[in-house]
Parts: sequence; C-alpha cells; structure tokens
Amino acid sequence: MDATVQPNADFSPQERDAVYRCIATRRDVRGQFLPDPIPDEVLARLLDAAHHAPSVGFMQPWDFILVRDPEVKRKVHAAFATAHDEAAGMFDDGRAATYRKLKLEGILEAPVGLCITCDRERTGPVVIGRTHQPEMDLYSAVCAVQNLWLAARAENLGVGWVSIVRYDDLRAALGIPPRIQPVAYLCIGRVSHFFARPELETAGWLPRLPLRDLVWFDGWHRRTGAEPLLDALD
Ligand SMILES: Cc1cc2c(cc1C)N(C[C@H](O)[C@H](O)[C@H](O)COP(=O)(O)O)c1[nH]c(=O)[nH]c(=O)c1N2
Repeated sequence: MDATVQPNADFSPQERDAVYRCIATRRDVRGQFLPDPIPDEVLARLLDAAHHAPSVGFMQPWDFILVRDPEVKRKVHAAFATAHDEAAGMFDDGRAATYRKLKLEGILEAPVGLCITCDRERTGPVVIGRTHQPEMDLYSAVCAVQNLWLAARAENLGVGWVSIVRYDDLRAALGIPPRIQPVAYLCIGRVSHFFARPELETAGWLPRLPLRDLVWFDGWHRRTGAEPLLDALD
C-alpha cells in the first residue's frame, strides 16, 4: 500500500464510542486535584497530543511552559487573585456573591501547571490561511489546548483552564518574552472525581443550551417544516 496513506484507517465502533465518551466526560477541573505527580511518559503523551493539533499553514505556533515549582505557582496564583478580585467587582451584587463562591482555579493544588503560548511570528509574516483571518494562529494554539484536554481525560487526568489573569502578569510570572502571546494556563493532575456536569451548570450560573436552537439551515434561517435532524438532536 501507498506509504503516505494511513493503514487500517477506520475506527472500530468501540474506538468511536471511546472518543465520544472522552468528549462527553471531559470536565473543567478546579477543586478536585490530588497531589500525585504525573509520570513523565504520561506528560510526554499529553504534550505530543497537543503538538499534533491542526495549525494554520502548519505553523505550529505553540510552546509549552511546564510549571512544577511551588514558588512559580505562587506567582501565577497571585496574578489570578488580583484579576479575580477585579472580576468580582464587575458583577451586580447578587451575581458577585455567587461568583465569589465559585472555585475557579486549582493553580496551587494541581501538580503540574502548563502555559500554552503562541509565537505569532514563528514562520514569518505570510502564513497560508492567516492573511485574511489574522487570529488563526491563536485559534491553532487553542486547538492544541483542546487536544491536550481530551488526551488528559483519556489518561484519567483532570485539566482546568484559568483565564482569570492578566496576560502581562502571566508573562511576568513565567518570564515570557513580550513577542510571545500566552494563550492558556492549564492546571493538570489526577483528580478525586470528575463531576457529571459542568460546575457552572450545577451552580445555576448558566444552563446547557439546547443544541437544536443553535443549528441553522442553508444560512441564518430556521426550518419551518419538519426536520428529522433536529428531532435526532433531542
Ligand atoms: C477559553 C476558556 C477559558 C476558561 C474556561 C474554559 C475555556 C474554554 N473555563 C472552563 C469553563 O468554565 C468550562 O469549560 C465550562 O463551564 C463548561 O464546563 P466543562 O468544561 O464542560 O466542565 C474556566 N474555568 C475556570 O474555573 N476558570 C477560568 O478562568 C476558566 N477559563
């Protein structure tokens, strides 16, 4: 067979089901981290999964900053605390009280922190696919985040994304050069349990939207008649 073609490319039904289970049971983890270290071979698999994400023009704009030193974690946590306070002040009184009760990071508890960044100049000024949509390099780095997030779930590891932090504070805490854009700070580790539903859903912050309300047909149009696909979504 042609060596450029994947052999045995089809997923078995079991493999397919495993992928969907991984997607459905992935959670944003904040408060359930255990201190157990992550074995290097597991961490290597996660980073390799991230590195196999799609990227605009095959730019691979990411770098991966691993954070295991408690002192560095403390700096990141201090940056979070500042931003968290600022954010709390922006909700109305009722919302602010609920917001303050939410656990929104596991920076100190998770054994590993990981900052995924984007080098926007990595492959020069002209990139296939980015000319008219300049944010595509950032979106590529987000694809790396999601690959890692799902791979971690398959490794029975939790991941939590912490975006309540100013980019420049994160740069300062991690020594990231000004030309490099931080994209995601992730907390990674073994967990005591995974919640069945998003914590913000359980807390009554927001519900999951009905998928059928988000699907349109042949443009921004609703279907007036029967639509079997919509029934299949319920
Ligand atoms: C870009 C981005 C940024 C953040 C998040 C996610 C994403 C995609 N989420 C997690 C978010 O709250 C969570 O994904 C949703 O509530 C849905 O829950 P599950 O991920 O399905 O558990 C998140 N969670 C948190 O506790 N602190 C945070 O700062 C952030 N920031």
